[in-house]
Amino acid sequence: MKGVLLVNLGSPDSPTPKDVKPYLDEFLMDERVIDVPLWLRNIIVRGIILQTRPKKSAEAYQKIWWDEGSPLIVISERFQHKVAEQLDIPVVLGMRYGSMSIKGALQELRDKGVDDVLLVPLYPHYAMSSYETVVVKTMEDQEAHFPDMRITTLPPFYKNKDYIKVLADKIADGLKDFEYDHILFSYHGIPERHIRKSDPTKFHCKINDQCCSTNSVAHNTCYRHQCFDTTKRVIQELGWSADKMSNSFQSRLPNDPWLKPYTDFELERFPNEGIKRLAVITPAFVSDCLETLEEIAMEGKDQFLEAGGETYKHIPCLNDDKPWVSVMANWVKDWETKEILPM
Ligand SMILES: C=CC1=C(C)c2cc3[nH]c(cc4nc(cc5[nH]c(cc1n2)c(C)c5CCC(=O)O)C(CCC(=O)O)=C4C)c(C)c3C=C
Ligand SMILES: [Fe+2]
Ligand SMILES: [Fe+2]
Repeated sequence: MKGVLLVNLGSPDSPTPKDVKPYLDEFLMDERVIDVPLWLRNIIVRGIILQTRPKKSAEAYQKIWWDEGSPLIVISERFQHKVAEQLDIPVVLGMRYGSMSIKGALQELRDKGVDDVLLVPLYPHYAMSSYETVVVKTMEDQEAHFPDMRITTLPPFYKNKDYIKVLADKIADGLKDFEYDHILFSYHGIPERHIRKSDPTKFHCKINDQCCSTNSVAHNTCYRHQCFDTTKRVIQELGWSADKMSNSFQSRLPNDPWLKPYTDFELERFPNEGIKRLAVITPAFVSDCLETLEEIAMEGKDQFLEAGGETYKHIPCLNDDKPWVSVMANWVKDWETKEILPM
């Protein structure tokens, strides 16, 4: 019997340093997130980052936490239930980090009689720290605990036409009543090193002006290319002028070079360049979360206004919007009936 496993990143159990610390520990000790040898990761994560970050992160989580819990978890659950309503097969939800484990979700599927699973990492783009780690962890859990289960994985869907359409519609809808000078596509950042590591050719990704628009097999795993391509396709779909749109990358840790331009630098720069009315969209996330609700909708807004901006709007993620739910349900139906997966 077939079934679906949706996987998102996860959140701490509560917005307190006590619960944020073990969550960040699991997240940052992932070798695909802080990709250095274990001894060094221990020093960087446990000896440095976890000494101060849990308190700071907990304060940020407190600003966005809902009565029902973490927005990322609550929205993912709503999405799961709505997708399930459109299908005749079980749909379960797991998180890469934190309490709602992937193993527990696979067990839930097994208990419902499922032995043929469609794994859906809830990320439009490929990154070793997001998409890849979900796939690797799910395969490890499957091999160790559910060896008779078959798992098929949905590829990154950043260029799927139905996904692009719902994203473009969301932007058009969000900007109906908002006069803007510019739209910023702010994607979650990753260290530049991760781009090179994920390049199977080992020479294509130079992280310059040309590489991401020069055809290459490397783009199957190039987060930077996939982000730029999403923006390009959305602009084409909207039929709007590309002059008023640009890309940036948010949320970085210190020391390494991360993908540029950095969102916070752009927010400070824009008002000086005459951009006073700004809309920001965050397409690396399908559900709103700390990084969109706090970093972009709150901190980003303050930064832009303090730098001289006048009006600012964060367009929410696709969340549990009906058109997005239907797109996902249709992808599952294609897999169920024709073994076709979207690209
Ligand atoms: C697009 C998906 C994501 C990628 C790629 C990604 C890479 C990445 N993230 C960190 C460090 C942190 N990220 C944090 C929060 C966070 N990250 C994502 C998604 C991606 N991260 C989401 C959805 C969230 C929000 C989770 C929520 O509960 O709402 C955090 C925790 C918060 C904080 O302290 O700022 C950290 C830390 C690294 C190092 C990395 C790639 C190397
Ligand atoms: Fe992150
Ligand atoms: Fe590139």
